[in-house]
Amino acid sequence: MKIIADENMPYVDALFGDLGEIEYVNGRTLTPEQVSDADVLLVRSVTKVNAALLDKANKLKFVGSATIGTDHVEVDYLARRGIPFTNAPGCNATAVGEYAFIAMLELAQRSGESLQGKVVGIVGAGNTGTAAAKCLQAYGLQVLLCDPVKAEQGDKREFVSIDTLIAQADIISLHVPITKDGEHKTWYLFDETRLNQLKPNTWLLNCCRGEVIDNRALIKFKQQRDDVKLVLDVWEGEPNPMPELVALAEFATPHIAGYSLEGKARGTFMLYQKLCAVLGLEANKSLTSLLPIFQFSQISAQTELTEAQLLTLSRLVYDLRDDDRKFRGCFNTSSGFDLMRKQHTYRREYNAISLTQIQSTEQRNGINQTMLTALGFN
Ligand SMILES: NC(=O)C1=CN([C@@H]2O[C@H](COP(=O)(O)OP(=O)(O)OC[C@H]3O[C@@H](n4cnc5c(N)ncnc54)[C@H](O)[C@@H]3O)[C@@H](O)[C@H]2O)C=CC1
Ligand SMILES: O=C(O)C(=O)[C@H](O)COP(=O)(O)O
Repeated sequence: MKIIADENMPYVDALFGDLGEIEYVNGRTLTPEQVSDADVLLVRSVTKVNAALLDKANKLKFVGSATIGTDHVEVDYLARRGIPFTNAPGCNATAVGEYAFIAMLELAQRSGESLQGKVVGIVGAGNTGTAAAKCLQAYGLQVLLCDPVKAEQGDKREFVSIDTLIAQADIISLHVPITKDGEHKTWYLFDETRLNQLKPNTWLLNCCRGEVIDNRALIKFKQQRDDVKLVLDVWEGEPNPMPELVALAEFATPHIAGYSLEGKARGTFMLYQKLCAVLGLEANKSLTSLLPIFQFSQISAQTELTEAQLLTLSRLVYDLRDDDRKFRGCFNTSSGFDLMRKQHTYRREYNAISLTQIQSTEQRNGINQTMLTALGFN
């Protein structure tokens, strides 16, 4: 069996090595010829999976995308051809949630403010939005959720309209899929009009898809509104973001909000499980055995933590400042954006750290073990 896999998908050898011969490809430049004799195709978000790519792939039995988003895949086309397809919903939700939370801690420290007391609006209350909300609520913040689709589906959580969210939130974090049609389409959800409605000093984070914000309008807006702070992980025109916009963002990264080792491993593992099911085989490999040991896996804290100390702890699993610095140095070079993504193999999730021995001899109203466990630490 011939398995074609994106070269940036980790753990493919370990999980798929027994199932067939693996050929690694550059997902962005993949051609119909390269996939013409494939039995299995494993992609990431940069590969357009459509008739143009697959019409000659007559042996294809399975397509898997180790992503939450499916905007790069023509699912109807695969269904018409009877080719089983799976994505990996939820695989990187914790990573995106923690990215957003850590970015907010970083912004708070950089602006000399406390994150405590802020109201955070989450647009899109699915896997990643809910994971971000979980961290924020664990930290005691008020969270407003906007998700008209979930509301219509009968989700029992409390939702607000996008206008209410914009009017009330100090921080807005975007977690929607990119959709171009329908009542709730998200393409340019934040256009010039919406941007102009942002309250003074709003922090705006985009960890979903670049086109959810009109990037040109955002440049114009930000040039007049220095009070607004931006954290941008996704961009219109990837892998070539607009340099003016990168310069205007407080933190800028190359679409890696979901790139914890745990999230990547979960993504590949979900495809492995699904392919085994399609082939009628037992999925007998284990996910945890894939992950390397983390050098800070055991930490003892002697007192409750301050917000600054929580940020120090967070930087052990993910130092956003490093990625921001690297990104500014490489995004404008040929392949810089993609190379940084390819080499991104160092980030962990909070649950990689076991925190022990928090001994509160006095009540300091700081960050205690209960809060840290709710944030995701072991
Ligand atoms: N930067 C990165 O590395 C990553 C980016 N993503 C992107 O984030 C998107 C969201 O991921 P998940 O949360 O896992 O997807 P999800 O499908 O679990 O949740 C998306 C939510 O957005 C809601 N929604 C749709 N239209 C909306 C609108 N107009 N207003 C408010 N809510 C709306 C949906 O009802 C759904 O609940 C993905 O589709 C993908 O494009 C996902 C993972 C990693
Ligand atoms: O899951 C998604 O959707 C994403 O955006 C991915 O995290 C993006 O990662 P790649 O698939 O491009 O590696």
